[in-house]
Amino acid sequence: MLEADKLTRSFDEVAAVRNVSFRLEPGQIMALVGASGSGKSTLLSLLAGLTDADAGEVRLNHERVPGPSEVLVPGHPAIRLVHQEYQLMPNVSVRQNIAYAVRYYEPAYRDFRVNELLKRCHLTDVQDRLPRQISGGEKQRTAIARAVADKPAVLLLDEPFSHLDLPNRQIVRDMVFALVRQEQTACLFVTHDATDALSIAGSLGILRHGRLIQLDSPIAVYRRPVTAYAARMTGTVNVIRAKHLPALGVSSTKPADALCLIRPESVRLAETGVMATIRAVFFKGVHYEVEAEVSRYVCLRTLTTQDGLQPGQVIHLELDPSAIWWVNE
Ligand SMILES: Nc1ncnc2c1ncn2[C@@H]1O[C@H](COP(=O)(O)OP(=O)(O)OP(=O)(O)O)[C@@H](O)[C@H]1O
Repeated sequence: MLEADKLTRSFDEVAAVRNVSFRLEPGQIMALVGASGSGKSTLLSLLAGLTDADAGEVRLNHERVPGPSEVLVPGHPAIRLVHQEYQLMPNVSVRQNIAYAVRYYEPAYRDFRVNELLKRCHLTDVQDRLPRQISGGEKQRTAIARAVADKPAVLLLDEPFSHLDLPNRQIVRDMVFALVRQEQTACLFVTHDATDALSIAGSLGILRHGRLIQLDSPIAVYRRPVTAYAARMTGTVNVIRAKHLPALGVSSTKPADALCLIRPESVRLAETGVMATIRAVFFKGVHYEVEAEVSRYVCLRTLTTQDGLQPGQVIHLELDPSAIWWVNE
C-alpha cells in the first residue's frame, strides 16, 4: 500500500504541494486531476522519492520512502514513474528497452516476461524497431511495459494520454486498466483531462494550488463536486448564482450570491419552459452540446441529439431542480 501523509513541498515562495494525504491499495487506479501548475508533477516526484518533502512523508507498505538527499541513487526500486517524454533508450529496440528492466533475471524468465509484456501491451509486431520508428502510442506502451517489467508495487504515470490521438488514448487507457488489475500494481496517474480519469480510475483526486481539495469515486466527484473548480475539472458544467435561478424557473431560498451547479445533461430541450436563444452548437459525435442565452447574465449548456439546431434560434429549456448542486466558491 502506498501512503502519502501530509506531504508538503515549496519552491521559494511557491507552495507546490500542501498537506496532501491519501492511500492507494494494490490493484487500484487513482487519478489526480488539476489545472496547470496545481502541483501534479511535484506530487508524483515526491511519491517516487525523487524530490525531498519539506514536511510529511511517503510510505510504501508502512515503510518510509526516503527522499533523494538521503540515498545514493534517488528513487525507490518498487516505485516507477513514467514521464511524459517516455525516456526510452533511443539506440536499442522496443524489445531491448523492455528487457533492460529485467536484465538481472534468468534468461528464460526474462524472455518469458518480455514476451508476455509485448503481448499485453500490443507491441509484438514492433518489438524489433527502434523508438524513433514507432508511434507515440507505441512509445507510451513501451515505456509502461518497461516500467512494470520487474513488477513494481507502484506505477506512477505523468499525463499518460496527453500526447496521444483518440484511438491510441483508448488503447493505452484500456491496457493500463487491464495491466494494473492483472499484476495488482497500485497505479496513480495525473492528467488535466478528466475524461480519461472518470472512466478507468477507482478514485479521483482534485488538486488545486497544491491542495487535494477532493478525493472520492469519479461518480461522487462528478455529481457532488466540492467547488465549481472540481466540477469544471470533471466536465462541462453550468455555474449559476442563486439570484438568477428564478429566471430559470427554479425557486431558491439561498443567499443571492450562493453558487450552484447543474450539468448540461440535467438541462433539457422542451416544448415549454424557459426561453433561450442558441449562441453556439457543438457537435460531439453522440450528441450536440448547445450553448443558449437565457438573459444577459445567464447562459446554459445543454445536451441534445436533435439535429438541425442553429445559432439565433429560440428554444425552451427545462432544468431538473433535483440535479442542482450547491457549492462553495
Ligand atoms: N523546480 C522548481 N523550482 C521552482 N518552482 C517549481 C519547481 N517545480 C515546480 N515549481 C512550481 O510549483 C508549482 C507546481 O508545479 P507542478 O509542475 O508540480 O504543476 P503541474 O500541475 O504538474 O503543472 P503542469 O500541468 O503545467 O505540468 C508551479 O507553480 C511551478 O511553477
